[in-house]
Amino acid sequence: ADNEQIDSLSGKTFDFIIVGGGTAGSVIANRLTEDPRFTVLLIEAGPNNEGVLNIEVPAFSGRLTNSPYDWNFTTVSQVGLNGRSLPYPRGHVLGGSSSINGMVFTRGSSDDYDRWARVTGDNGWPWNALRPYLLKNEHWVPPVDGRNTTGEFDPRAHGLDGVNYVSLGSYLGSIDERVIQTTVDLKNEFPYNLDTNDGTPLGVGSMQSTIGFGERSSAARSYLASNFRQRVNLHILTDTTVTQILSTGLGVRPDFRIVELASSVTRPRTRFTAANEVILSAGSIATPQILLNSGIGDKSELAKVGVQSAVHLPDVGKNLSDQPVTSAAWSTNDPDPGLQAWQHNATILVEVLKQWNETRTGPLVVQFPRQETAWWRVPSNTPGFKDSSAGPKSPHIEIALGGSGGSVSGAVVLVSPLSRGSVALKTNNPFDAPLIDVAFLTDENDVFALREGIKATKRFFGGPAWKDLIIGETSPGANVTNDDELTEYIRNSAGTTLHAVGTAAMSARGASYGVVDPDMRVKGISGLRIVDASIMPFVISGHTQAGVYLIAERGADLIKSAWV
Ligand SMILES: Cc1cc2nc3c(=O)[nH]c(=O)nc-3n(C[C@H](O)[C@H](O)[C@H](O)COP(=O)(O)OP(=O)(O)OC[C@H]3O[C@@H](n4cnc5c(N)ncnc54)[C@H](O)[C@@H]3O)c2cc1C
Repeated sequence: ADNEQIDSLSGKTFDFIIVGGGTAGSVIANRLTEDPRFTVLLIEAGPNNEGVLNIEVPAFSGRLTNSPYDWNFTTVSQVGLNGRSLPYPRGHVLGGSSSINGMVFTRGSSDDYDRWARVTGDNGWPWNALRPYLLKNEHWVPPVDGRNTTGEFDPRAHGLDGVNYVSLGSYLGSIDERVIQTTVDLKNEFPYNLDTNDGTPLGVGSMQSTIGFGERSSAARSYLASNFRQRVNLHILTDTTVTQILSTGLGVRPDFRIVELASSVTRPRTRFTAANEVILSAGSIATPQILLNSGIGDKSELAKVGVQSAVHLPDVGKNLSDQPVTSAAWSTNDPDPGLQAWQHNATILVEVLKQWNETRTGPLVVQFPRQETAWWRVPSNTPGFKDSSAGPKSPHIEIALGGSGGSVSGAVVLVSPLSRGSVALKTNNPFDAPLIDVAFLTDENDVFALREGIKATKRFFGGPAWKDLIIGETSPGANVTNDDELTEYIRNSAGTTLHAVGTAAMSARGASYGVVDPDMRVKGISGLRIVDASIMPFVISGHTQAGVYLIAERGADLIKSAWV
């Protein structure tokens, strides 16, 4: 059940305790409690997600950042961004970041997972081995506009009866036909790709999203739907922060199965012990933070903030990998705001919200209208460029194509970055925000890739299909004429796609680096596993939630098979 209280649970024992009721934590809670023999306590720092309109309405997702459902983090000053700091939202609510994210659903390329398998020496991670989990996760449903979607996706790439709804966007975007025409006109560089989620994303294909029947499908709304919450062996504590994990002192290896928690900084701390395992699913920022607060990390760095070392594991919080985004945009002679009109007109908003409430149709059922994305590689013969991708099927760059209300644009994302940042403790108070350094564009190769991505975007919108629509380039703009100026534009404009991974990375069993083994157990420790985005050794070449769902579905199977 949800909405349980610390006091009423005290004295109880649980087979498993899951820290963080986010994207991965919701999956683990669901799958473990399928077995009635297991009792599970799921602990989430944020509130319950139920009844929050801004979470349910896909088009309102922008209202969730800088809200009570967001941790409201900020990065440290970024040297690669001319000293700017970036807001760094993370979901602070049941469902975690899947409750506040942009719902874009991309799996990356098969190369991405095959590389994980290679670096971890584990035959459970290749793309082909993960297919059962892809099918268990996804419940593909039609978009609500009722159109015939033949030719917009490949059914063989999708799960038809999994847990989480995924669909194509609804309603024709204002630039949709011109994008498709460009895949014909410029087919060598930008070919049409029937389904960019089948492991081979390169080219231009339709965007797919975690939206079903006009509503956001978050991990909390799918894996923790009310029929699952009612299970008697599942206990959910919301509004409760885990402060550290402690060793039981039993066994030969450090045995971390005691979870310390509190409902707020001023409330007393309580402890629960897991009979089998603690599963850390607090995400790429909080998972390393909790490990460090527990004394699991680099011994000398912990000493500097007054945390006593329990296990010297120097890579905790290192290897942070995120995907920076810049853009190119043009003004057009079509001022029609199309589906976005409600954003600027309160009367229209009232109408479209009424429509959404009554029928789950209309402009509010999408975050983006039916829209296409280009996945692009810097050509292999480009002098001075080092291939940073997982392999030849993998993009370096995503160009998210958009247009409405007088402009067309490409959001240019570096999906295969080389720069690496970190998460570190600022103080030894677990309620203080950690130091987040995404270290964007500290590797020159990343700047190179983004420059080439902007040039590719210019070639895309330079195609014949755009001639009668585009008036002129608004960014980078006419005064950006050479590579140095383009570099400055990128450093001054780049933001984050919020795809942090890697801060508790997997490595091969016995490797001298990394944080978890390929079965997601923390190295050198018993009783503690990590299942969330932080274990990705390399970021997938796409938006990260689909990869997290695969990790969580596989993680649940590994845990079950270890304890039956
Ligand atoms: C604003 C935003 C937009 C995004 N857009 C997209 C997108 O469109 N497509 C996409 O694929 N990806 C997107 N992402 C990224 C994607 O959502 C994440 O990669 C993914 O959801 C991470 O899953 P996770 O399980 O690792 O962590 P999370 O889902 O973040 O879950 C971690 C959970 O742990 C909880 N927690 C943290 N600390 C504690 C503690 N001390 N005690 C108890 N609980 C704690 C958190 O409150 C949270 O609920 C976006 C992310 C954000 C923030």
